[in-house]
Amino acid sequence: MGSSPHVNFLKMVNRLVVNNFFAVVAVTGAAAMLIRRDIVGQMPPVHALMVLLLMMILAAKMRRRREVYLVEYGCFGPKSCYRTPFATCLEHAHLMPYLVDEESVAFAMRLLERSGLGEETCVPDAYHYMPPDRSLRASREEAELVIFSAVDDVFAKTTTVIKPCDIDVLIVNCSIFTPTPVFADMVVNRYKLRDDVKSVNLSGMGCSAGLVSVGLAKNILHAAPLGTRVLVVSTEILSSQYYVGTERAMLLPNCLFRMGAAAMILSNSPEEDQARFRLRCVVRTVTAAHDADYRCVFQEEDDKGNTGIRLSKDLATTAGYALKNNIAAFGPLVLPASEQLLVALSLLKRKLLSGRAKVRLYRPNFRTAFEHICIHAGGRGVIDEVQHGLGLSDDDVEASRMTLHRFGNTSSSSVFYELAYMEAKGRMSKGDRLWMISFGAGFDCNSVAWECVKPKQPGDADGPWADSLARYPMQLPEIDKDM
Ligand SMILES: CC(C)(COP(=O)(O)OP(=O)(O)OC[C@H]1O[C@@H](n2cnc3c(N)ncnc32)[C@H](O)[C@@H]1OP(=O)(O)O)[C@@H](O)C(=O)NCCC(=O)NCCSC(=O)CC(=O)O
Repeated sequence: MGSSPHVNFLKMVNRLVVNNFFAVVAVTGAAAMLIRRDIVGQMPPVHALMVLLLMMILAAKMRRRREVYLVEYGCFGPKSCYRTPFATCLEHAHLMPYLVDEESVAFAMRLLERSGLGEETCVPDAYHYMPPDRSLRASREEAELVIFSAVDDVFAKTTTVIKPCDIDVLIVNCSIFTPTPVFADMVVNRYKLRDDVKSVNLSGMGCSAGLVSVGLAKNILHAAPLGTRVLVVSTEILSSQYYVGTERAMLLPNCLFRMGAAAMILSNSPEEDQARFRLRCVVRTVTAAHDADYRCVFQEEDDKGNTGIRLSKDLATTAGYALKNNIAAFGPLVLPASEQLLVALSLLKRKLLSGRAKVRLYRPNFRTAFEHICIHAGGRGVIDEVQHGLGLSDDDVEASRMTLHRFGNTSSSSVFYELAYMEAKGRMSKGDRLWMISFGAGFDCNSVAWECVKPKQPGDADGPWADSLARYPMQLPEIDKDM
């Protein structure tokens, strides 16, 4: 039933007053003072002006959004028993009752060798069975392993200031597998979170869901009372997703995706100076309105009825375009004025010379805005595209390539493995600015800007990189593009 225009108007006024309570009080107070000439009349004009000014400052202060902090984060560090070296992949492919076709095996192996993944990436237990165990039980076991490890890790680091009972909001994202009850309930149950915890479970949002969750946490924390804590868990559960057909575009995920999870605690308080990063801004771009982008990462059945994820050959290019749109909104929030001026001048030049000469738009130098960049380790092609598009050096993309090599595409958690790499290498200093870029099914591109407020202390554990840091960065094999 629709409400009358009268009721709608009253609701709107009510919302305006509630959302701007202090501004309303200040303006009403100031107006009352001006109307009650007897009060104002007794007050020297300079005092009246000062009262008005103070009330307006108070109103502005109350309206100011709260800062949001990444208090701490942790990642699942896989044990070596989960490793899947290329030789094992090949042997398993031959032993599979499904992939009988030699051409598909050869194709999958060729992709694997060219994907940017190394010999130490890890897959869940389920993949070590012949045939793979794609049961619900196997998926739950994988979820418990990776999620609880990441959450244990983050609580182990924050235990003096934040315990599970201090969590007010829980956001869990996992794209491809969502059981009942959802993973958010699994986390509430395991850590005995309070019964008034606000829990949310995001699914189907692909590899960008980790940063989508950060954006959601930010919006909640802007509005929530001071000292609110949000636990975010980002993962992808692979066990049930092993594709057993022969379609090339659907075989690719088997080659790229590997197990992983990250957990973070965000707060709108610096938590007794324990917080590690301050969130500067989040920009999300959704290009799902374009049919090709919408179908770029698509879960469906092949013509034999095998379910899998079809990855478009154009994915890297799609990611490039989505990033271009994303930085049109993100750039003005983070770039220094000098870079923005150069962009504006090149736009103006293009407009003035339109039809007479081809003017290339100025590509802003994002290194003037960030010391560190984490690009979703989606595959070698994705990192190549972003590196080329943004004009980044090999050093700028080192963390992304090394993460892809060591851990594979861990989906929405990959950017946190990259951050862990930078920190383990001791490259993050106080005041450093960090840009996280993710892409995902939808199609979706997310940018998140952070500022380091408290670097990792010397002697802190190296997280998921503890057992392999010394071997990185490593020289990656040259890929023959003409093959
Ligand atoms: C897979 C690659 C490493 C291969 O690189 P190469 O340098 O070998 O070059 P290439 O592109 O010519 O590919 C080699 C062979 O694989 C085939 N090939 C490549 N991509 C294919 C695809 N999507 N479907 C079908 N075939 C494909 C090519 O036709 C070619 O076949 P032939 O040899 O017969 O000519 C790279 O293309 C890459 O990284 N692509 C992006 C991977 C990706 O989509 N990542 C995002 C995952 S989704 C994600 O992260 C987000 C989310 O899930 O939400």
